Amino acid sequence: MESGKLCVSAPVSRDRVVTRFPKWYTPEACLQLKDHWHVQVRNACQDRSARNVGHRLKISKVVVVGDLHVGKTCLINRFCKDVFDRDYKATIGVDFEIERFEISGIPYTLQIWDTAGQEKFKCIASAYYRGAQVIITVFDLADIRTLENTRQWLEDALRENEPNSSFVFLVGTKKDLLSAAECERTERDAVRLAAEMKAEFWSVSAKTGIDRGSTEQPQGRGPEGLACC
Ligand SMILES: Nc1nc2c(ncn2[C@@H]2O[C@H](COP(=O)(O)OP(=O)(O)OP(=O)(O)O)[C@@H](O)[C@H]2O)c(=O)[nH]1
Repeated sequence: MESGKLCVSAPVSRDRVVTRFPKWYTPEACLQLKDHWHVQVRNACQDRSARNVGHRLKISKVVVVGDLHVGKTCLINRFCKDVFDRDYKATIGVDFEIERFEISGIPYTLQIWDTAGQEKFKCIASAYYRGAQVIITVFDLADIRTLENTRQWLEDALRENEPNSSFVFLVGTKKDLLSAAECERTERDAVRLAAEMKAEFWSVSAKTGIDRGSTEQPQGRGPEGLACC
């Protein structure tokens, strides 16, 4: 069979067609402004003919790590299914979701690995860290100890990958549980840690979601336009 003649993939849903990027939380941590975007991605975005070689960019592996109960599964469920479940069901080992996008005309697939935070599953989960283009370290904004622990989670995930091969995100969850003042204090600590980690920081609530269309949030107050939370 001739390649290129058969279109097997379903169309990307409308809310997964990205033509506009979210505003950054801090310019220092903003991926779009970095000089070192992966060269393949940068070239593909600049070169319209790259649309025909989109298959080479097809899958990015994302691993989501962090302490137990911080909200990793809920974050992924909000992102992928736009739902929130208040009942806690511990992840056993790992789980994964596939999400298809079109970004500036380029087809793009995310393979999102949800890992267990419980110590007893750590060796199962860590077997899936290898080959991660994106590492998302998650903490609970209402439990500051989980922020400190993200250092160790990141170190473990980076150890399984080539140096400088992964984009790193630091995500604080459960924003709905904090007052504005408490949230601001924790976010300040998180921004400092994100700078150390060379990570992009987001502060979110999987429970409430966000006002997707809002442009009212001043910089540093929330992830406007983040497709998930
Ligand atoms: N209020 C609030 N609760 C949340 C939020 N996100 C998660 N939760 C709750 O926190 C608990 C843990 O959420 P999970 O997503 O299962 O946590 P996890 O990090 O995947 O846990 P493990 O699988 O054990 O690693 C659940 O009871 C959720 O309902 C949030 O944004 N706001």
